[in-house]
Amino acid sequence: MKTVSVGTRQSALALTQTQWVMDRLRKLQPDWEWRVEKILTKGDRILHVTLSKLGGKGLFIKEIEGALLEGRIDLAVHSMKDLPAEMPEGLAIAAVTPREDPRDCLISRSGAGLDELPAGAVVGTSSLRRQAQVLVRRPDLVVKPVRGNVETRLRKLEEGQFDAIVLARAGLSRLGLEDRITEVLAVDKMVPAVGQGALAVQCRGGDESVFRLIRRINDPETEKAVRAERAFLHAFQGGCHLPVAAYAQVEGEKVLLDGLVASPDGRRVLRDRQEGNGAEEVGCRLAEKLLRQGADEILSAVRAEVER
Ligand SMILES: NCc1[nH]cc(CCC(=O)O)c1CC(=O)O
Repeated sequence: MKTVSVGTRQSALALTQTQWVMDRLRKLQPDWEWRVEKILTKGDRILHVTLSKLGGKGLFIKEIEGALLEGRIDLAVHSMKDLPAEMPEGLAIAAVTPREDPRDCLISRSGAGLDELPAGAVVGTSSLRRQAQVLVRRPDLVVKPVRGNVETRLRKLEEGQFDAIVLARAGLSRLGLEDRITEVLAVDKMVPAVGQGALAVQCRGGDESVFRLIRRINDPETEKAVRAERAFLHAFQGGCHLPVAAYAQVEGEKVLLDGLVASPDGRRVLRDRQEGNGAEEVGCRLAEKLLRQGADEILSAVRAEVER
């Protein structure tokens, strides 16, 4: 009997996601023995530094990719939005799972939505993308960083450290915490992170039997949407630590991509849309549009600030 080790981060969200993927794969291949291997990543270990200062890219991924390359695990389940654009040689994304609701949501203590929070209310988020878009709409709010997994952030909210926090709906629903949501933020209020709501299943490219099995749970429509979004992000050499957002919808052959680049203080916002048939081409075209409008200037300032 073949034994397959599935690597995952240790958070409740990561474990739930891994279990979901594993259950589907086990049904397709009940003869193999399936086991979970929990891996502690740098991003989980270092909680006292803000994410953008830690350097962002691949923080939750590197150790897991290392374990794959060394053969300690055979596949790994990641939140697509935590996955950097570049992947080590020898690894492959064999499947992208059907996307759940990609939207962000607001959880507030008083029950007030984003437009109703009182001036000066404190919103917790460590994402420059979320920070920028909160401030675009509500420059009178105060954004403060919050770290930790979903449950930790909810606890910090309850303790009164914040009046509201912003989290992905997909994560909350996977954890059965949807009842905590105050307001689901429409995509035009808060453009989601690249890949938000989708999972990536990764393995060694040369591991044919595992690759072929995983491939069977791939969702081609989500894969195409995510390819457009990731091409857009890649054009800025960025990861989830940049104030860059994109959301693609696939309609038949067509991809409709909405993208945003904003300054962290929300004072400058570039937003545009591109459609076409080729996912990567749509992503690159949209990035070129925003670069012509000054995206580079905004992002260079962010990079200088982060490296300071
Ligand atoms: N960066 C942490 C992370 N990675 C993926 C999700 C949510 C689930 C998803 O987007 O698939 C979250 C939590 C959050 O941002 O609220």
